[in-house]
Amino acid sequence: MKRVIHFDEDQDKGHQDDFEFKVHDNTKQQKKKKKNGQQQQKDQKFHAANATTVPLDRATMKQMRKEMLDFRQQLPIYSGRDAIIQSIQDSPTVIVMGETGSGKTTQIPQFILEAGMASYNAGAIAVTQPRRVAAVNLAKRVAEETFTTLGKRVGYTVRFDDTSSDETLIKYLTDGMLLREILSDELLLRYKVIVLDEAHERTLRTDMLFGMVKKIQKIRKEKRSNGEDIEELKIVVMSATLDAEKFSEFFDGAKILYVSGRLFPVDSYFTQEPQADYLDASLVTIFQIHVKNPKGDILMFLPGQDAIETLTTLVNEYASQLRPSQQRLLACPLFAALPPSQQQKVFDPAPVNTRKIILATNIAETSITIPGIKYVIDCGLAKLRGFNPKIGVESLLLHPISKSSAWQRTGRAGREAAGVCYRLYTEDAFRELDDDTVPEIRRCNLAAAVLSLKASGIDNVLEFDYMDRPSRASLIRALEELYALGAIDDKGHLSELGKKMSEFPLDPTFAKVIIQSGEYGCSLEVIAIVSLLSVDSIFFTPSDKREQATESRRKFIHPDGDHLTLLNVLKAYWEVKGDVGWCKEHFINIRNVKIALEIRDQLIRFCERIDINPAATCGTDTDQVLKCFLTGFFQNSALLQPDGSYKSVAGSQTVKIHPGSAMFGKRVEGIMYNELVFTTKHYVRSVSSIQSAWLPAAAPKYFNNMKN
Ligand SMILES: Nc1ncnc2c1ncn2[C@@H]1O[C@H](COP(=O)(O)OP(=O)(O)OP(=O)(O)O)[C@@H](O)[C@H]1O
Repeated sequence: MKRVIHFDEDQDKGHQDDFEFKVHDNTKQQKKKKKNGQQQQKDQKFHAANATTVPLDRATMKQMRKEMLDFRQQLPIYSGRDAIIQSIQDSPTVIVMGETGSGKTTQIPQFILEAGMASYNAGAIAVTQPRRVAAVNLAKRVAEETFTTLGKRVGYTVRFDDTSSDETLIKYLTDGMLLREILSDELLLRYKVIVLDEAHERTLRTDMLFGMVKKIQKIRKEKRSNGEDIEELKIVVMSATLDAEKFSEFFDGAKILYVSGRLFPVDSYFTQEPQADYLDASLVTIFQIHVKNPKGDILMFLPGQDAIETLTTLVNEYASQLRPSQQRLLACPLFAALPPSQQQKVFDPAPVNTRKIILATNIAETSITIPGIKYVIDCGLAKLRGFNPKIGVESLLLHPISKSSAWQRTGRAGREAAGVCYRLYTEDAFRELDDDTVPEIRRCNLAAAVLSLKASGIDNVLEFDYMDRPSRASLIRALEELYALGAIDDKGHLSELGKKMSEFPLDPTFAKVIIQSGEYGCSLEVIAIVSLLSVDSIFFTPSDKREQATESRRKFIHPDGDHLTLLNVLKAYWEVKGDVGWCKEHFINIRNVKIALEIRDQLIRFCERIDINPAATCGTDTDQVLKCFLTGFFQNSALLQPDGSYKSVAGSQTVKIHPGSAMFGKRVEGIMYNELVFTTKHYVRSVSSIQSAWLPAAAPKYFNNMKN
């Protein structure tokens, strides 16, 4: 290895000292560390025993239960158990702040259940998670800890996958699924306790839930005081940041509980010098760990799928050159667009004599415990969504992470044994980081959120109780967009179409396109294209074979643009039955095509549920497909100008076609695009050719208004 990265140890040892620990004495924890190590081994034995299909005798079961209880009792949160239960019993809302890995997410729901606060009569416990992978794995873990079958007492609900039943008393679910449940159970009567976990992440949906559950709690209280037979709703907000006061203030001065300590220590190291190329620095650090450090898997945080795929290839190349006497290295990617079955693979133990390296986006940043992880490498960057409401431009740009994200990343180690975190930035750079990431509600397009608020009966979205109020401009923009789509009427009330759109698990524009495909008789084509657009890219372009890749792709190009080009690729893929060699030869990203096909299956099932025939096809009349897309994306259309540029119909902005588009360099009467993004310039992507005469029919209300 020629290049070496030098690391310095973290001087302030993370944020542990910044906490004011009240419930638990951290020193006791340190004494227990040794015992914990022994317990850990026992716990692993438990996993192995639990996996067997041979029925276990009573004595073994009793022993396993005892070992599990011992493990639970060593978690830092356990000594605060009584105080936590008491506080939840006494107060309508409680805020729990605690270190990563202290046991908040797995234990508090069990404490509540054990204390008899939730039951079939009183209502269940919902625990929200910003990410599906966390919801699924937490439910699995808690089912294991309670020795119950997943889906019975403990279950989960995530989009397109519901493993819960009427018997479920602890349900882990994504924040989006709880929002969806409000549509059919407006006072969330199914639940006695709502636990809003990872509150510090401030996802758009969790922020919406803050206001909604607060309102629901108030209504239930009023109904109770009017003598109605209705349970009080308890709210528990859990977080690992320092800003507990803000949550407390929002929830009318709710009580704050601080939980001290973590299970095992994690040493953090910073680079001595800033790193110019984070990919190169990541690779060197992986090699350094693999060659020099004792056994233990690695979790590497990267900003996006591209970086993960590049690094996976490089790690695999390196791994293939290892001598037979050396420990093997297995790269496992983890990002949101991967199918759940592949995401789940990162939780499998590494094969014998192999070190697993998980290359993940911030999907792995909070909540999850990945067994075997001893080392974390944090590149210090994340791709963050941004939105400019004035011009309607979305952006996805690389940003330095916040301190709170850095601590979360560090906290993925030290959960089963002591760990190490290598930060690929200097300590000075760390000090410069913002404390928290700007809440999503302040930086993204709010059309979907506003639609969901309206569908939940919150009509005045401008006055909704937001923890951080979004700008008026972005709310107005969202209302205008929904009105133009026909989702709300001129009084701002939800229309029939809007109601249907809100039930669809897609962005409002795509939901509208799919609903309209029934009328245009092209659902088969539209569902396929929407699925293909939902993944990053179905093409791959190796940097050393750019020209070859572009050339081989040419045969799929449809003269009318990217939407029908995608369809051509899928048809060709089906003709060769997804042959791997063919995909390689044509530079098709087979993994992403498979992900798209899974999404397609789910959308087909969804269409069937709302009486849209998913097999309706327009055959060769492909204009129907483009006209149908235009019913959702009419605001994303632009007309050719005499100077050869394209000017957007809404906003008269000059837009440039991205060089990766099939329409790049072409002059046609008009174009429609799915995305207007700012990367290095303002570009439009996923572009197709349209005729200006199609516009009025695609959105009569909108274009009539423009004329007037
Ligand atoms: N799937 C799992 N396999 C093995 N151990 C687990 C698993 N999930 C949790 N644990 C153990 O339980 C401990 C507590 O996990 P839990 O998720 O409840 O902590 P937390 O305080 O919610 O952490 P975070 O804030 O990071 O989500 C972990 O530190 C780990 O030791």
